[in-house]
Amino acid sequence: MTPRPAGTGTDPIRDNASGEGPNRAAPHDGAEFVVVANRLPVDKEILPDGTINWKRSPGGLVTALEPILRANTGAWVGWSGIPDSDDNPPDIEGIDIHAVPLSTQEIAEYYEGFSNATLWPLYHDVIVKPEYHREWWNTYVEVNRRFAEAASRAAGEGAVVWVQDYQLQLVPKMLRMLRPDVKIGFFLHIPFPPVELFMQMPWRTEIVEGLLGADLIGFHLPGGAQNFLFLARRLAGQATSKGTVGVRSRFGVVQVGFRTVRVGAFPISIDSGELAAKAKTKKIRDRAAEIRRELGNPKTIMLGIDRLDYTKGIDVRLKAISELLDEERLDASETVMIQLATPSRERVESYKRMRAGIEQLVGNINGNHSHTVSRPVVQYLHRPVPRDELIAFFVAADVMLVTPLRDGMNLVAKEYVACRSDLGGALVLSEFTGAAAELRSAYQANPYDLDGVKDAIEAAVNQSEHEGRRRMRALRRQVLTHDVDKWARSFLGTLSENSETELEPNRGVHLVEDSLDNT
Ligand SMILES: O=P(O)(O)OC[C@H]1O[C@H](O[C@H]2O[C@H](CO)[C@@H](O)[C@H](O)[C@H]2O)[C@H](O)[C@@H](O)[C@@H]1O
Ligand SMILES: Nc1ccn([C@@H]2O[C@H](COP(=O)(O)OP(=O)(O)O)[C@@H](O)[C@H]2O)c(=O)n1
Repeated sequence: MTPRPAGTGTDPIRDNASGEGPNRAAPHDGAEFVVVANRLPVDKEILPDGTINWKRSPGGLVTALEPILRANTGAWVGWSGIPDSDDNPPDIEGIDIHAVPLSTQEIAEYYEGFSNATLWPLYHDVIVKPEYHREWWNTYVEVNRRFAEAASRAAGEGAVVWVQDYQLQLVPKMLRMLRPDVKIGFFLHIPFPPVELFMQMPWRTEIVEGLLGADLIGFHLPGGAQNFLFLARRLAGQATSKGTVGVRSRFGVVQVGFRTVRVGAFPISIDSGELAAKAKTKKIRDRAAEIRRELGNPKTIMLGIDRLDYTKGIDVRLKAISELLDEERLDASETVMIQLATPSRERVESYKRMRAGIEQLVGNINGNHSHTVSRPVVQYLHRPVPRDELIAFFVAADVMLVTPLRDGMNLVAKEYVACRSDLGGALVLSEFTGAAAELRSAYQANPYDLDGVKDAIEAAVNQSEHEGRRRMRALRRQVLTHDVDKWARSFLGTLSENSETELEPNRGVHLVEDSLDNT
C-alpha cells in the first residue's frame, strides 16, 4: 500500500482535485474493495484489570455490512470506539482492518458533537434541537479528512470504496481529490431530512458538495433521494433529473462538470436466511422456552430491542402499555414486557435526559401494576445482550414493539420477522421507520398518536391465530426475498455499471437547473 499525503490546499473541502500533482503517483497497492465507516465492526474495550477485549459494535450498520465484507475479502476503515487508539483487532477473518485513531477531543466534537448532537437530531426530524457549533464543524472536517486519507491508503488502484453514513459526508469529495482513480459509493443509513429542515444547517452547501464527490449516493427511501436532488440543484447549483426515484430503479442524476452522479433508493436489510436458520435450531428454541418459563409463563410476552436512543420511541410504547394497563385493556397478571436497551452515546446530554425519563416510566409502571416484587410487568435491561440470546428473545416474543419517532430503516423489525418461521408472533411497527414501506402487513401506527399505538398493540395481542399467520407469512415473504445481499448487490451493481453513462451522460433523462419556480 502507498501512504497518501494530506491535502495541500488551504480549504480542505473546496480544493478542486485536478488529478495531477503529488497525488498522481504510481499505481496503488491495496484492497479492491474498501468500506469506510465511522466504526469498525468490533469495539475495543479495556477491562478493569487492563486486559483488552474486542466486542461487536452496536447498531444496524455493522450488522448489515459485516457479512458483505467477509464475502468480499475487502478492507474496513473505521474507529475502534475508544480514544487515542490505532490498534487493529487481533484477527477478523476475511477483513483487513485499518483503525483510524480519534483523540478524546475529537470524539467529543466530531462524534458526540457534530455527528450526534447536530446531524443526528437534524436528520431525525429535530426530535431534539440540533446544536450548531463552529468548533464541532471544524473537527468534523478534520476527522473526515483523516478518514479520507486512511481510505486512500487502503484502496488499491481503481478500487471500489464504499463510504458509509452521516459521520463521513465530506469523505467522498476529499477522497476524490486524493484518488481520482477510485470509484466511490456513499450510503446514508439514517433518513435524509425534508429540505426545510436541512436548510437550517450552516454548512449545508459543503455537505451537499461533499456527497457529490461520490459516483453513486444511496438512501433507504426514494423520498430521501428526492430531497437530496432538490438540494443539489438549489445549493450546489447543479443540473439534476427531476422525475420520481424508484426503489433500486429510476435513479436520479446530478451532472457535476463532466461527471454524472447517480442518486438512488436502496432499502437495507439483514442476512435473513442465516438468521432464520439459526432461530430454528434446538438450542435457540430451548432457550426461548426457558425464557418464557423464567418469566412465569405469561400469556403474552411483549418485546422491545433498541439502542437507547430518543429516536426509537421507547417512551411511546411504555406510555401506551401504561395506559392499556390503567384501562384494563391489558391484564398485568398475564403480560410481561421486556425492554432490552443497548447503551448508546451516553455522554450526549439528550441521551442522558432520555434515559432518566425511560427509567422513570419503567419504575412507574412496575410500581403501579406489578402484582408481586418477584414479577415486574416491565423487565428492563440496560446492557448489550449476546446475539444468540437476542435471537431467543425474538423467538419467545408474542408481540414485538418497534415504535420509533423516526428511523432510517430499523433492522430489529426485520430480524423479528426472520426469526418467526413458526409464523407465530405479531409486529407493531411505527409508520416512521424505513421498514414500514416494506413491512405492510405489520400492525402499523403513528407514534405521535398514542391512541393509535394502543389500538395497534391491543389488536396485535388479541389477533386470531389465523390472522397472525396470514400477516407473518406476508412479512416473511418480503424479508426473506429482500436480504442484505440483495441490498449490497443492487448498490454495488449500480455503482459499477457506469462508464457508458459517463461518456453519454443521462441518455433519456431530462435535466433541470434551479430557478425560483423550480420547486
Ligand atoms: O455507532 P453508534 O453511534 O453506536 O450507533 C450505531 C449505529 O446507529 C445508526 O444505525 C442506522 O443504520 C441502520 C442500518 O442501516 C438502520 O437500520 C438504522 O435505522 C440507522 O439508525 C447509525 O446510522 C450508524 O452509523 C451507527 O453505527
Ligand atoms: N442489545 C442489542 C440490541 C440491538 N442489537 C442489534 O443492533 C442492530 C440495531 O439495528 P437497527 O437498524 O434496528 O437500529 P440502529 O441501532 O442501527 O439505529 C440490530 O441488528 C440488532 O439486532 C444487538 O445486537 N444487541
